[in-house]
Amino acid sequence: MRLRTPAAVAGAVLVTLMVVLAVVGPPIWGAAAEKIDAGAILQGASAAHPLGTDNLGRDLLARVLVAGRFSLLLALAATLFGAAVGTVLGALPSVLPVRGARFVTGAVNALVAFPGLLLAMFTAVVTGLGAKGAVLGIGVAIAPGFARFTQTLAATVAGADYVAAARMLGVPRMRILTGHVLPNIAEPLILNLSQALGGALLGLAGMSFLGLGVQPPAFDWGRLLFDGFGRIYVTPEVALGPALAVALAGIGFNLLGDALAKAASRTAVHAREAGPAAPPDPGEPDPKAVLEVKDLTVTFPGGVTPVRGVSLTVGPGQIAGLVGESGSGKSLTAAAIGGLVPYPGVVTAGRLALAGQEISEMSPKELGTALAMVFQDPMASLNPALKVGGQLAEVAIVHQGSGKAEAHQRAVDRLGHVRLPAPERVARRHPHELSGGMRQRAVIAMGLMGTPRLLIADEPTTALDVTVQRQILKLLREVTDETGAAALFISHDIAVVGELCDVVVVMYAGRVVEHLPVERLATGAAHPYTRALIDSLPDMETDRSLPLASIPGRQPAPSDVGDGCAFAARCELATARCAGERPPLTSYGKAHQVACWEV
Ligand SMILES: Nc1ncnc2c1ncn2[C@@H]1O[C@H](COP(=O)(O)OP(=O)(O)OP(=O)(O)O)[C@@H](O)[C@H]1O
Repeated sequence: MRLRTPAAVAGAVLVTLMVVLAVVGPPIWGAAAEKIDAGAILQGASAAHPLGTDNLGRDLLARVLVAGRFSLLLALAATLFGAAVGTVLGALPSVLPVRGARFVTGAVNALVAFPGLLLAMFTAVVTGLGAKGAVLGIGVAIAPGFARFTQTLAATVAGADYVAAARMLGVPRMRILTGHVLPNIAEPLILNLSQALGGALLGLAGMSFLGLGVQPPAFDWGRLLFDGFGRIYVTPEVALGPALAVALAGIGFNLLGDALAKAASRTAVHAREAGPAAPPDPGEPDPKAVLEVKDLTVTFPGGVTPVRGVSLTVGPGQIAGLVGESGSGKSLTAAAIGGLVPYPGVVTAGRLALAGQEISEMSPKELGTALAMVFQDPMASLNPALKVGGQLAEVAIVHQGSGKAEAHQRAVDRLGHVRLPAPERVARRHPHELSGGMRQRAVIAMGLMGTPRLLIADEPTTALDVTVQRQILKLLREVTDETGAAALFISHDIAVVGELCDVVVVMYAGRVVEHLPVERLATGAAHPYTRALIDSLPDMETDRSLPLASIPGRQPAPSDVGDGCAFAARCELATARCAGERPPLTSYGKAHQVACWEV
């Protein structure tokens, strides 16, 4: 988290001061704040009373300093009350039946549209004037905002694959809410509390100022402001103290909350996107293997194991193509390498190492600098609200601690490096102003803000048209040649893999069934599944009037894979042994391995 911006520091300092004041204020100045002095009634500022005195001659500076504790406690109570009510209201639609959910959502929308101060005043009048009424009033005014925020957050999580999986497995709604949704939105909700606290403080002061809040003899900053207001034209300093205290505390909590929220969202984004850096170091212990994966397994609850004992090695400058039909476990293999397997997936591996270092022992920052990921949809990888140059620069600022100007310069340089014309201009554009191919180049440039050791490209050209696809593939090759980075290229298109990659790893139902050098792909592929994939490709002699060839049958779902060869049911060569006993991946010539009993 980057919390060293001037605004964040100012917020932290102000909040610390307020907390210290709340702790030490009453014991130190309590007596002075209550001391009645008939000889010093309604005075203006003087050396003895810097903020003047009130109608009983009590020192106003001491009263402002003492009122801090009560003001902050009331604000805290109002915020917690509002947040609790709001979170429950916001989460309810996820567990209620459709009609109930609609009703609650409608009610929240109506309350959000209702002016907060009116809501607070109404509640305070109904519940009784005084501190309790003011706290309930401000709490009720805060709650709709929290409810809306919770709903929005819950909606983003509700679309996640792990929530869908839990639903499919029949997990009760309440358990989904408490086990899957709330834990994943807790962080932003808690961060929002700090900002809400600032708002509550101002709101409570407003209530007291309107005479609806704290009643004498109790006093908070709002009450002092209310008392001082009548004298503002004669001795303005009597209102100045409480006004300044409210303003500083409100600003402090807002600045701190804002900084915390920004820092948290930044960490979250980078944990997901993964980034660049770490130049290739010739002195590495094992320069031959940039990526080593041994016995990688990904399991989900309910006996779903989409990745089963995958092993592969990729060397520097090498592009390994991971190919297989949809659902064979390619993306989850990549996700496991990047530490992105969604909860509740469990990843186990004999070895999962990047540039000789176990990935599980790498910090998110280390992994982010050694690994770059390029996904199918470049628009989803780029924040539509930010300019391209700013997004790239942010990677350098966060991961390498670069200054703003330096990071921006590097962003422009990287955009030029991926052959984007006029990179200065591209940097100033938003993602929607670029074409699909340009966006994918920008995403690759983002991965190159440092010098990554491994580039994972998951179907990076599927969303692009054919000519642009070729350009992006060419760029990937250039990038790995120039930087020495290894690449894992994921595709369901064996023709593209054959064109781009150095080695081909064929996956079927979560397992590697063949691992071979690309030169052998066209004529030397041995596994019946690899051969079937190649045979299903159209060539110049294919009769275009006939439907395209496809492999008959379907790949088994991750939960239905039996003991034998998963491809047996679709294989022309299958024997009884294939159905009952799984063939291990064994050597089949130089750098070539196959898992088949019949080759
Ligand atoms: N979060 C999850 N929970 C449960 N099962 C999952 C989850 N994510 C993926 N799977 C299952 O894992 C299997 C492999 O998925 P994966 O996305 O790795 O396949 P893929 O080979 O990349 O396919 P595609 O080319 O369609 O992306 C699929 O059958 C999918 O249903």
